[in-house]
Amino acid sequence: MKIIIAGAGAMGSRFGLMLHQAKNDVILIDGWQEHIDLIKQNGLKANFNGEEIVENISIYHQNDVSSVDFSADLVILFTKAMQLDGMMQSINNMVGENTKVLCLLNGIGHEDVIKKYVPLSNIILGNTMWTAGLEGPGKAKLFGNGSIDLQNLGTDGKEAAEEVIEVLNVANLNAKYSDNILSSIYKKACVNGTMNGLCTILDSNMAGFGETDVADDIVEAIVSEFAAVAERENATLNVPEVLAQIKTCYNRETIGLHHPSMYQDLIINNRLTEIDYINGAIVRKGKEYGIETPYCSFLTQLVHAKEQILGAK
Ligand SMILES: NC(=O)C1=CN([C@@H]2O[C@H](COP(=O)(O)OP(=O)(O)OC[C@H]3O[C@@H](n4cnc5c(N)ncnc54)[C@H](OP(=O)(O)O)[C@@H]3O)[C@@H](O)[C@H]2O)C=CC1
Ligand SMILES: CC(C)(CO)C(=O)C(=O)O
Repeated sequence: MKIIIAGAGAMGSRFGLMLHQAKNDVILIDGWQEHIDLIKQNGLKANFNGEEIVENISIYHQNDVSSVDFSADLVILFTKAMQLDGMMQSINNMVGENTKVLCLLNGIGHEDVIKKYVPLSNIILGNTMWTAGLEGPGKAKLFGNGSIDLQNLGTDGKEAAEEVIEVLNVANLNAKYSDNILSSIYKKACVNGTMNGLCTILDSNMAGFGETDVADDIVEAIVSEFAAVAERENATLNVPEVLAQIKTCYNRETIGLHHPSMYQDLIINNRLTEIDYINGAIVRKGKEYGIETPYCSFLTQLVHAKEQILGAK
């Protein structure tokens, strides 16, 4: 399959690499010049489950794609939430009438942006429990396992979604079809709405936070706010199942030692975070629906305060 990875940071590098190894025709598109230059010069380097590997994958700056001749079957979106609209504009001419667009960003409501550029029948929404980090420009650090849930947004796109699942599974990416992707997205947003902001503010990995005495109380309070908002959007959450999924993040043998992507953004790279698309989205929707969201509101404020203290850009 001809695949564009739009947003080739940590996660885009993981997916690009695994899909390239599974013999797909993959190109990466990104906006970070130093990262692009190093991948062009040296290939995409990765510490992949402890093994140092290099794969030669084409990469382009998103401002230079107008002349690239590549009619993609599939675009996988892996920008940060605040970069999504800009990326969609950059790749607009590479998205043909049969190109499927799979969105795997964390957070809520990305379909509203994608719909401006892509017909509903070509949009596939998903979420993933895979993780990834960057050791620096041009080099990814990839360990552990993950999974993907996805569903076509339009009523007539199921066959294409199933084809995408097959391609992802040949690359060992563990994808499965979801009959209610909005619930899955809210379920994943609960993981991010707890792990990402809390580990960032507390300067901890997920296992470290999960092993504290107060972890259960804080997590339950935040999840109850997500569940109340989700309910209003017909995305009913099975709260015990969500809490159990969050607890899997504390496992030191699997992903417990991972610092969530928000921690990587703010604490490691001094970059602005996606908090407004996660807990901040719950606060906005809560106001709309008349639902109190004090924990999400406080956590959003704390993360914004930390962004300002650290002078994040
Ligand atoms: N990392 C993870 O483990 C997981 C992440 N996700 C989600 O996947 C999406 C993509 O996340 P992720 O891959 O972590 O994003 P990254 O931060 O690794 O990359 C996203 C973009 O940020 C820019 N960038 C990143 N680091 C730097 C830097 N040091 N200096 C300058 N620019 C930089 C690049 O674009 P540009 O230069 O154009 O700004 C890059 O394409 C997000 O929605 C995230 O929440 C989901 C599951 C797990
Ligand atoms: C690993 C996980 C699940 C933590 O919330 C994630 O999605 C992230 O790092 O953004």
